[in-house]
Amino acid sequence: MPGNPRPRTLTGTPLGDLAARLAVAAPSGADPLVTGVTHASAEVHPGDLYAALPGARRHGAEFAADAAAAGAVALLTDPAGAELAAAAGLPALVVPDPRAVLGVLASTVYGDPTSTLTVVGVTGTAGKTSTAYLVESGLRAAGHTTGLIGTVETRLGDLVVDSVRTTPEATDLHAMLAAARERGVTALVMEVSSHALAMGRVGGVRFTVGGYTNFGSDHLDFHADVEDYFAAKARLFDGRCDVEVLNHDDPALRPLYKARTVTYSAAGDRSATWWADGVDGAGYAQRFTLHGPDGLTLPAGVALPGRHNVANALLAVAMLVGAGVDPKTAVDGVAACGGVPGRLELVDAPGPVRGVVDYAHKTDAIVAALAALRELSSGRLICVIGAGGDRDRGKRPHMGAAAARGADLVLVTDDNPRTADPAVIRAEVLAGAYAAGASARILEVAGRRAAIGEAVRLAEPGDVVALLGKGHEQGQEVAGQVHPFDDRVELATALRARFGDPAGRQ
Ligand SMILES: CC(=O)N[C@H]1[C@@H](OP(=O)(O)OP(=O)(O)OC[C@H]2O[C@@H](n3ccc(=O)[nH]c3=O)[C@H](O)[C@@H]2O)O[C@H](CO)[C@@H](O)[C@@H]1O[C@H](C)C(=O)N[C@@H](C)C(=O)N[C@H](CCC(=O)O)C(=O)O
Ligand SMILES: Nc1ncnc2c1ncn2[C@@H]1O[C@H](COP(=O)(O)OP(=O)(O)OP(=O)(O)O)[C@@H](O)[C@H]1O
Ligand SMILES: N[C@H](CCC[C@H](N)C(=O)O)C(=O)O
Ligand SMILES: [Mg+2]
Repeated sequence: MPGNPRPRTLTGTPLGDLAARLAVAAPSGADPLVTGVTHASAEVHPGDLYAALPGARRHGAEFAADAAAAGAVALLTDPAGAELAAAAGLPALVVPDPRAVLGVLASTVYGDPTSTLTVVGVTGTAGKTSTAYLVESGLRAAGHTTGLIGTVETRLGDLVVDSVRTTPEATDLHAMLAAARERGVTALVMEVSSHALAMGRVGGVRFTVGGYTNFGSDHLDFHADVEDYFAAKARLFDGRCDVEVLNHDDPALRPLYKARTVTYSAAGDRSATWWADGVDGAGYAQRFTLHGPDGLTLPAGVALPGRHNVANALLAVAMLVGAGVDPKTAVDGVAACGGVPGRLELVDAPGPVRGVVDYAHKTDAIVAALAALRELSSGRLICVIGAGGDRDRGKRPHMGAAAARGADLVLVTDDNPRTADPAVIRAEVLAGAYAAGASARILEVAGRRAAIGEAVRLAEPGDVVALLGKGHEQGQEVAGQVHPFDDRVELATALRARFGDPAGRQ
């Protein structure tokens, strides 16, 4: 059964109108009413237009007959696809680059949901998920009924679904936005990944505000080079956002500045629109003074550790104000955010050793997470880390080096090996860890559960044990199979077994 959320009410758009909207020739003959759109043949609902997209592995047109059998009434495809799909006998809109128009088409079919929704979009190499939760908290404080679409979960008012990816394909995204609107959502915050921008997944979305956390290196398995990665992210700032908010502390973002760009600086640069100083307190109770336009000064705070979360909080406030929230409400709403799943999350194991789970799986994130965790430790900082298989391989040694520089004891283990050889991945992470020349002790432990057990066995009162890389993930993909695995549960269980549980739970 197709699982992606859709609006309950589907009015439908005649195919001829869609052709006119895309300024392409309407197919002669039948003019079916299109009531939904999908790019996946297995997800076709009767009345759908099936977008038969050219892919890295297959051409969607190979599945046009399946789509027709499931009730599709029309196609969108490219010239190669039109030939391949001819036998399916469906009227087709043919364009050179279907992904480039798919968002506008889906938006039209689903009633242009972003014309009446406040939509806040966050991009950047690290901090999208964290910032999205802070923004959502501020939108709630302002009285909005909220939605959130991102890496961890998808919430459309009272409808909660698992997130398959950080940013859904345009077809699914516009259906979700329409479903959110139908359920009374007035403001929605979403993460916008570089894959999404490169592949047109946010086409047709009007953003009230777009924000950019920072630019680092990632996903070079997908993007041709760093320039290509930057160009993908830059697309969010090509005019599709009413307000643009950029991190002034990251010089890489300067080429995107325009006359009306809003900027923020956690480093306290007074030339930014929003800046912070007087950062005080540590751990899960950071306070700072927020400075804004026209001499505005407000006491502010964020209940998350690390200087990077002060930056995320500033971005959240700046975006909220851009979305029409008054600054005091925005500040209070951001401060009220109680935590982000799998991001510097304390595990449920009271005792002399703090256990923390974090999603850092790129170099800059590891540096930021370990700096934050250092402040939580009155003893040593013990870090368990691996790297994903079938993903950007170049980042592995850098991840190892960052762990060796930031922690006292590093256990290099497995993340999601996927179809790659775990021993090879560990060797690449270890090579970077050793090459860093840091004083940290470095161990290799095959198997994540074994590594967590070993980290806890080696811990002493006052230490922090941090598991990096998997955060909120509920499974571990080994040899192409996903096994249930939750770092938070594993670490809490190991800590309780070693140190007991004052609350009496076992
Ligand atoms: C690299 C990438 O993003 N690839 C996306 C791309 O896949 P592809 O080009 O390989 O597609 P393909 O398998 O050749 O198939 C071609 C077309 O035929 C269709 N098809 C195929 C088979 C079939 O039986 N029926 C059918 O309809 C497919 O839906 C597709 O439209 O188009 C597919 C749908 O059109 C996406 O599902 C797929 O995402 C894959 C699964 C993926 O893993 N993406 C990840 C890397 C991703 O997007 N990550 C980002 C960033 C996360 C982060 O920041 O860390 C995210 O936003 O989640
Ligand atoms: N502003 C930031 N700068 C650097 N590191 C950060 C920042 N915010 C969060 N991090 C670190 O990066 C990790 C991932 O953070 P988060 O999930 O918020 O980012 P993301 O951009 O959504 O990541 P992903 O693309 O992996 O989903 C966190 O667990 C934390 O260690
Ligand atoms: N969305 C990211 C998540 C990576 C998380 C990490 N645990 C890994 O498996 O590398 C990706 O698919 O690249
Ligand atoms: Mg994310």
